[in-house]
Amino acid sequence: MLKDPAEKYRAFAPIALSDRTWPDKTITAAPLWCSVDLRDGNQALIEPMDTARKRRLFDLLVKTGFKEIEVGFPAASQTDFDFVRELIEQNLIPPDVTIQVLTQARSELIARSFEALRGARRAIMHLYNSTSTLQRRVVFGLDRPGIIDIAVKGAQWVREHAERQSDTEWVLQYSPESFTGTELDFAVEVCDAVNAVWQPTPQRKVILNLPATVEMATPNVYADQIEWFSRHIARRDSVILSVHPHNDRGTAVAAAELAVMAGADRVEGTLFGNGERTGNVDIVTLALNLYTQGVKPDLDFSNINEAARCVEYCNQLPIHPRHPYVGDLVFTAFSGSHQDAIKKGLAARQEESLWEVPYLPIDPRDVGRTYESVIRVNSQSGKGGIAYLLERDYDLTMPRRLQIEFSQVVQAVADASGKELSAEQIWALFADEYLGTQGDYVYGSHQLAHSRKDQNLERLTLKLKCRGQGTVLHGEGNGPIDALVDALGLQFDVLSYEEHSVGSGSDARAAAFVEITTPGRATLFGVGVHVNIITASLLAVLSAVNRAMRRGLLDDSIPAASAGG
Ligand SMILES: CC(=O)SCCNC(=O)CCNC(=O)[C@H](O)C(C)(C)COP(=O)(O)OP(=O)(O)OC[C@H]1O[C@@H](n2cnc3c(N)ncnc32)[C@H](O)[C@@H]1OP(=O)(O)O
Ligand SMILES: CC(C)C(=O)C(=O)O
Ligand SMILES: [Mg+2]
Repeated sequence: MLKDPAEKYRAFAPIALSDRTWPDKTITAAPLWCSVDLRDGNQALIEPMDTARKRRLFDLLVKTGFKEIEVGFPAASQTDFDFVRELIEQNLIPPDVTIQVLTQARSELIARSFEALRGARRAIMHLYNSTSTLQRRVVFGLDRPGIIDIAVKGAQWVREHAERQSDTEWVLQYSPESFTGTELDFAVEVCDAVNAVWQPTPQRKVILNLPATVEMATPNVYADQIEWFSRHIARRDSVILSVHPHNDRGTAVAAAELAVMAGADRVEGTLFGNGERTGNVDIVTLALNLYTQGVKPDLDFSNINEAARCVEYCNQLPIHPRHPYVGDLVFTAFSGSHQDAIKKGLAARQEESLWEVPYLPIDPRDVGRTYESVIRVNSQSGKGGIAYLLERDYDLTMPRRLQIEFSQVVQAVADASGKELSAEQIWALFADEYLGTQGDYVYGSHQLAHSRKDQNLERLTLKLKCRGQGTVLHGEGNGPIDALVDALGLQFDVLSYEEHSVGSGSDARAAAFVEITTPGRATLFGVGVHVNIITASLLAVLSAVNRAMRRGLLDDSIPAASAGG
């Protein structure tokens, strides 16, 4: 019988480091970044990059500000070899950028890797061999001394080639691959053995790179491993301690951050986290996480969309719409309370103040995104988002109670369709509900004059269509709205009136909002938009009356044309 899956796996062991210091550390500066997109990312692709794609990604990495870029595994493929040659021969590597290549600890592969780098001004030769208990047993069939022997022989070959190719400034890097599955004392022993060959000094440091080749434990365990290693490695002042997290448990970003707190000086990763299996650590997220804490990341993602499209093209893999900082949906709020809070947060913000907008940990403009997609409306949305869109795209600021009323109209449509509604569709719903020319009362024209009885009263003459019949109504009141209520002779009161201008210059119009209450104490709004403010207010009253009629809230006995005068 098959074992219960839960019995198939072994728990990870905690690290004995009771005096760990990393939990009290904060990150105050960016680590050194090394992009491994063109090697680790590339080796994980369904279709590895051709030279044109590699070149495009290399240019992006340089533009973004990477100073160390692993450009390939030249001993493994002709494409990688040729690409390295192209970079060197065509002088495409900026003076402040160092390229890096990876090689196994095998003499012919090391020789070929040095050949690929011939003529480079400065380069990082990255040597690796696996050191974990599991790989020692099942892949290499070797004990600890056997593995140290592979590493030391590799280090010697690298040293000899480097000495022979002395016109290049060499930086040497060693990775005990599968470090997270390696006993810590053994990882230190192997790295010390490599360093004994390379003889680093504080002026000529080596890079010791400790990969979470497979992420096997919680990030705090990785941090403990890094701190333990950092305390026990000899010649620490001659070592750049580098980490290389993979994301098997989905916590590579956290692991990298804690590792930096634990003493890592350098992080290897990829843009948006492409890489073997679940990926390498995402350097974009790491960098922008720093940014949102007020730490300069030393990488430029001010046009994150451009970076994303380039990476998608080169990797031929899509970026998830919810990927941190870059996904198509990450500056978008669908739910009502979020939309409401964002709207208020944006309104309360002053340009020079700290970024404090609810639900938006970063200002979208900092990564070249805009507010435009911040608010979207579907059946989970509330009045805030709807009001925001009409204000943003149609310059219409609704009174708060109208927002509540209209959101029910939108909600009903969104619920029925189950789809997102665009600002245009919301405006069409608004126009249909409030500005429509359908209804019992359709405005034609009006005239206002002082009442003959009382100079303080206004006398309104209104031409309109009542249920398709042209008619003229007369009424008097202390303003046009009052006079219209009088002229209509219906059982309602005006509760509130607001107006504001829409647009500016010759296109300016007035928007009038009238809230009425009917005999059954129902309240509802009417809206009028017109170049003339008085016409707008009359339209608003008629809009409210028509809506009340449609709902059966007003007695529909239409008054006869008044002959008053
Ligand atoms: C965690 C990582 O990302 S490590 C990087 C992995 N990336 C890649 O492998 C991509 C490119 N690699 C390749 O194309 C090929 O592996 C090559 C061309 C480099 C080598 O291919 P091959 O010579 O066929 O060997 P293969 O990769 O199968 O390696 C297996 C042999 O190398 C040995 N080996 C594996 N890694 C190493 C290493 N780092 N150092 C020394 N020997 C190694 C194995 O023990 C095995 O030896 P055996 O044949 O005696 O059993
Ligand atoms: C070669 C090493 C650094 C690697 O990619 C890994 O272990 O994940
Ligand atoms: Mg890797």
